[in-house]
Amino acid sequence: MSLHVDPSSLPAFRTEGLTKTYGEGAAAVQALRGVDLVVPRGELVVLLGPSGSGKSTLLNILGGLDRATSGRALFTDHELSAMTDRDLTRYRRDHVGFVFQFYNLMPSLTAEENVELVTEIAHAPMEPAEALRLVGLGERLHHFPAQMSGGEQQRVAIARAIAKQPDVLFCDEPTGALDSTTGRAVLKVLNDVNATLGTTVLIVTHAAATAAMAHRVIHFADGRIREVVTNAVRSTPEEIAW
Ligand SMILES: Nc1ncnc2c1ncn2[C@@H]1O[C@H](COP(=O)(O)OP(=O)(O)OP(=O)(O)O)[C@@H](O)[C@H]1O
Repeated sequence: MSLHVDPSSLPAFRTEGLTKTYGEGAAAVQALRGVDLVVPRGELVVLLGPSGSGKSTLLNILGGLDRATSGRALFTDHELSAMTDRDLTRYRRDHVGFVFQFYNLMPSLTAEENVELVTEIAHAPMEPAEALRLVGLGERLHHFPAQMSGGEQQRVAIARAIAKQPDVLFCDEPTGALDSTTGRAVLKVLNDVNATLGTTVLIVTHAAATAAMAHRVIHFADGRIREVVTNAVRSTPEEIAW
């Protein structure tokens, strides 16, 4: 009998007793107080919770941008908590895409060139033009960020994140700077990426209505998971209002 486990059958993420404390002594802040979590591969997961409840901290640890204080965090069969800095860098480069509230595009580069910045160092990237086509910007390859709306700039940022074909896409407040119509267009792109590419997508948001389009909703409070809800029926991004 083989004890070998096929990594593709494992969840994207598991955490056990994950804690994070920033600072020391009287100034210490306990951002995570024991998080046990499973994120199945291929799901679109929304994390909700009050400001300061630890959502971004969890996202940063799962994304390899920060380290836990104690407990375990695994990406498939790789233990992030045991990786060297060099391994974490490789993990971020090969497996992870990030989308933040502010798009962090280079203003002096076109949409296509902004995506190229990432594909030049990626392992098996898609063509920048193909990534931009997937987010509905196939006609805007040669436009500069200043010539695009906030929602379009965020879609360039998503194209940049998905062009390296990551297993996981982490989105921290991706619609935070957008009005509801534009935000909905961005959510549709994230939903399409999940559905067509099979990318596991984790979204941290204050826009609670976003939860309706998730496979799974994780409610955070005070550094812990308060509740996990799986949606038997998911709304389409077009049905979401906030
Ligand atoms: N680098 C840091 N140094 C010190 N404290 C930090 C740091 N990052 C986060 N914290 C603190 O950890 C706690 C959790 O922060 P975190 O950003 O994870 O919460 P959040 O739920 O994402 O909040 P928000 O919704 O406002 O983004 C907060 O009390 C925050 O002030």
